[in-house]
Amino acid sequence: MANNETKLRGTIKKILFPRAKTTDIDFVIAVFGNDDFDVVIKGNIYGAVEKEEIIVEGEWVEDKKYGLQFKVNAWEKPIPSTKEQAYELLSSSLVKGCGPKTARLIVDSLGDGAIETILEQKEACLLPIKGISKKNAGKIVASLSENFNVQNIIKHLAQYGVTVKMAIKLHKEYGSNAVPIILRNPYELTNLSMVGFDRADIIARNMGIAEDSLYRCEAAVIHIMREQPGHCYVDKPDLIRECQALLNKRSAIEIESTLVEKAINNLSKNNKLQVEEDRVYLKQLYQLEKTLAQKVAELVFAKGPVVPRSKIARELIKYQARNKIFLNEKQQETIYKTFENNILLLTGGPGTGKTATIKAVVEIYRQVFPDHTIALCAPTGRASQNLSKIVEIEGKTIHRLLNWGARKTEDGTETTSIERDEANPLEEDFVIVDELSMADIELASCLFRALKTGSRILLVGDADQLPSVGPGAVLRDLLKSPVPSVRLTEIYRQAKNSLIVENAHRINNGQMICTVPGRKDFIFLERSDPQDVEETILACIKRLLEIGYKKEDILVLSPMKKGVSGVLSLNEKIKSLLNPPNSRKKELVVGSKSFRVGDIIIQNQRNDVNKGLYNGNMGLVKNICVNPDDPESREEGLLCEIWGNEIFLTREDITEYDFTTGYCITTHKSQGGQAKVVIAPVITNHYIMLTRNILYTAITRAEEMMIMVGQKKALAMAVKNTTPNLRKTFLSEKIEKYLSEKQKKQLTANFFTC
Ligand SMILES: Nc1ncnc2c1ncn2[C@@H]1O[C@H](COP(=O)(O)OP(=O)(O)OP(=O)(O)O)[C@@H](O)[C@H]1O
Repeated sequence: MANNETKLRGTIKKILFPRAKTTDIDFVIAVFGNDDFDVVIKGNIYGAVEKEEIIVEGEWVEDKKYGLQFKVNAWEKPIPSTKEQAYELLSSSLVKGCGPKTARLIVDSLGDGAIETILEQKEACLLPIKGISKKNAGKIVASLSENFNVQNIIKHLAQYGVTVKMAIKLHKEYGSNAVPIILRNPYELTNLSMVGFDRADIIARNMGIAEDSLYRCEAAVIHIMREQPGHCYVDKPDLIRECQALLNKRSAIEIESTLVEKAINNLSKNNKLQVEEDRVYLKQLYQLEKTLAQKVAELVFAKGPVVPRSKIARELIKYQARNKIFLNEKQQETIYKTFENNILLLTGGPGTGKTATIKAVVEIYRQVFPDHTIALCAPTGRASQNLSKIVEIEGKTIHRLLNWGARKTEDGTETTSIERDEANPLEEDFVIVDELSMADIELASCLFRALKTGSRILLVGDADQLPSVGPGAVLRDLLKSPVPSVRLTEIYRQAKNSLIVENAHRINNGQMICTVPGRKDFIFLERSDPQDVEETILACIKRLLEIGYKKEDILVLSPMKKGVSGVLSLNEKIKSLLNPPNSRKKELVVGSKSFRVGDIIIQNQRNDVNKGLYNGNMGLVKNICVNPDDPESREEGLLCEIWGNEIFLTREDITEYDFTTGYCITTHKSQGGQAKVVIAPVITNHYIMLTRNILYTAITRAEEMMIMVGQKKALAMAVKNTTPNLRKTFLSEKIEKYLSEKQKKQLTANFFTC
């Protein structure tokens, strides 16, 4: 404690700021005191609630407006020692799973030192108490130890800039070791998904970490690797250059390239990076690319049971007669190739008959192998459901097929677990994957790992769609590789009648769109002023609602998040139009986000099979209330309908899964989704994102009507721009390498058997 620092012991009598008495706000002003004195204190008193006794350390300051106040630099919450103090804490909103009744049961059973006993003995001392379930005992222990641990972290690290939210995450990640770990290497903070390199760098500087520290350099390398937009690797010279630029931006000294090289070597020794020739990978991405390449090469190399072509031909004729359809040459080739190979790719633009071909493949496969089982899956729920309507097999997300999700371990920490893998493969003999363009390297790799030996896989997708949001360009790489493939090109009559399909193909061929006066399926509303674009989009929505469309039928897509006609701006404006506030409508504020009953929402992070939550899910807020399944809880959250299921989202869920309002979403996020009407701004302000495949993806989301609003010049720029999305991946080369190794091995084996 510094010389002028004072310690005061007292009770928080009233929190003046913030008014909402949340416990995770970093700055609080409160009336504090005891029977002898009252004083206004201000500073960080994480976790303290009104009526609670704490000890504050700090100094007296003279506020120009409010006079003498006490500035809190550190504080301590004495562990409650009497029965009544323990009851106060246990029945407060800080402790989850424990209402006043349970609190009374606990203090009556454990006595004066109840809190200390729980912190020491954990669930063991609670379980014998009648009326406390195992689940609630876990919650009580977790929230008490979080509370005291987080306070300890704040006490030691807040002075350097560690916030309450960071402390909560640090506690989850490192438990009671958090303080020594961060004091040694503050860049460990970047392992928490909420702390970026820049923030950690400021905290490190406050702690006096040297600018040329290897920890700093390693953190910068990892930061650059993680920030790569969709690439699987970075070229080493580029990485060194980018890293020096990042470090030098905030250094008084020049960071040498040799130090960056040393950091790269260290990280690769510690299994964080993999360097292959001049390609630098994050270790995990390297493993994923390698596994996928090996599995694909195995499938290309292996041949399943040979089915005579004549048998397939007979089944094909029967199928066509039964379904009164004549499959074109490429569609027929797909059927034959499915039976000749263990892996096959089927690609083609909208309306070229991919789904019709899958239907034929499934029916013929069932005739040829009546005992075999088939799995139908896609990267998103929407895509898998669309397919199941036609093929009459239950479509699943790849995540659900693999039973992939977040699981809670015994101590309450979350881990990702994937039930299906080499050790516990899928049972199905034939796996069909639709919308493969959306699968990133991780999803594809995990799916291939889970295929049982001898199974077949048919991969279907439109190679002209945007690549996956996550790293990799799996579909495009597989098309470049030795994997057999068929490309469908014929557009069917029904499709030709649709200006949406026609314009999608025109854009793919580098031509401008065409519109026909009086036709409502494709409309281009020319507006030169970007502000007018937003106004026109809002006017279109109003009109669509007047003519009978529901708000769920309309999807507004923007290529950019920020700026005029970006997702953030449009979301706010459309929300005000479609779901304006009123005194009877409840609202929930979570950080900078706010939700109203009736809002359309979208999930932007993580998949969780247990909760039935998948990245990109959209839903509707039905109510703002406490969790109907947890009557003891007092915290309000969102009761939502997501994909026909009622799901309760706590404040924590909203942050963890990054739920936002979804009146307007990025075109990238819209992949695999469809809506009756799609509206998209096309303006030169979005020039970085004006690309052919962003435009193509937006158009192919529309089922009945596509409305573009903006400038012809911007449209022309997008149609011409074919360069983006060149992703640094080495998948196809690796497949070739593993395949040729297998072929050489076989040749050698054959040679010796001869
Ligand atoms: N060989 C064929 N003869 C006649 N009609 C066909 C044939 N193949 C497909 N179709 C029809 O063409 C339309 C578009 O086909 P389908 O839905 O299979 O295309 P798709 O490539 O899956 O399109 P999208 O990617 O847009 O979903 C459907 O109505 C389908 O029944």
